[in-house]
Amino acid sequence: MTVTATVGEELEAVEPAAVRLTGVTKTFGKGGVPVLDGIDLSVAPGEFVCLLGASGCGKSTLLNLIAGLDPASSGLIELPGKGSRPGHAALMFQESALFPWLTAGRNVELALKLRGVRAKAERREEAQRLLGLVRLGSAYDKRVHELSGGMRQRVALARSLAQQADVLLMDEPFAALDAITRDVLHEELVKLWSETGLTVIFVTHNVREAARLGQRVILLSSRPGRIAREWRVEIPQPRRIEDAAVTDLTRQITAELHKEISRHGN
Ligand SMILES: Nc1ncnc2c1ncn2[C@@H]1O[C@H](COP(=O)(O)OP(=O)(O)OP(=O)(O)O)[C@@H](O)[C@H]1O
Repeated sequence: MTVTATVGEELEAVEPAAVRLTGVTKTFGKGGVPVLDGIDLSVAPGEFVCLLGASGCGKSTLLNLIAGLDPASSGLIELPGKGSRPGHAALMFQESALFPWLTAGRNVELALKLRGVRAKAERREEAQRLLGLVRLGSAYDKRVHELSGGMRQRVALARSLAQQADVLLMDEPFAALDAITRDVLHEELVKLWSETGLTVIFVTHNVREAARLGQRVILLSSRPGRIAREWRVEIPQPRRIEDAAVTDLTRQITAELHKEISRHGN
């Protein structure tokens, strides 16, 4: 196993990127303390990046900026996309945010409709295929209340995939699930990522989850949020959450996280 930690490493502007942030700052309200300050981050196409940091350090804010839900106060956010088409991101949250009056299949179909898939039969077939990808092939006609928390997150993932976004932004998507369901979803997400070449930015509080999933783990400092440290993780996938190398990396990252938290008196 090789884990290399880099601090303040120069980013090569020429490298292809699915997302590129240059000097991004975010301040809420006038004269407030910046939540994010001078974020430079380049995420390569097909990369899986985990974003960690203390509560309130600005992780969700950063995802919202990349998703275009909120404007940056200064700096540049680029999603180059493919060819002449501009890039876009899909965002998935801790809560599945499915429409409860629609079935699982119809929730996915709606995203396809918004993407511009006109033919109803095509939408149905594609929604069925996407639900199959997240191992919910038989749940097409199930209503949201009939689905477990893990199943709802799978539908939400299928709905995100339906958007054919260049980048999948995941904001603590498995935080509300029990450990065993989370473990299964980790395995499935990594499988899906390696099969599809998705670019993923995954926010979590859970250091072990970051060490289990990420090719790169980024630690944000608090007040203001800056990139404090990053680890390139070369532990081969599929990893298991209890692997010695994952445990070892978890320990290293946790020590740094504690330093960050005590530095900011949280
Ligand atoms: N719309 C907003 N208006 C004002 N302040 C905001 C707004 N959104 C976020 N903040 C503030 O920005 C800071 C960062 O919030 P954010 O939710 O991004 O942190 P986080 O790292 O995702 O936290 P957590 O891990 O607890 O989810 C917090 O102090 C929060 O109160």
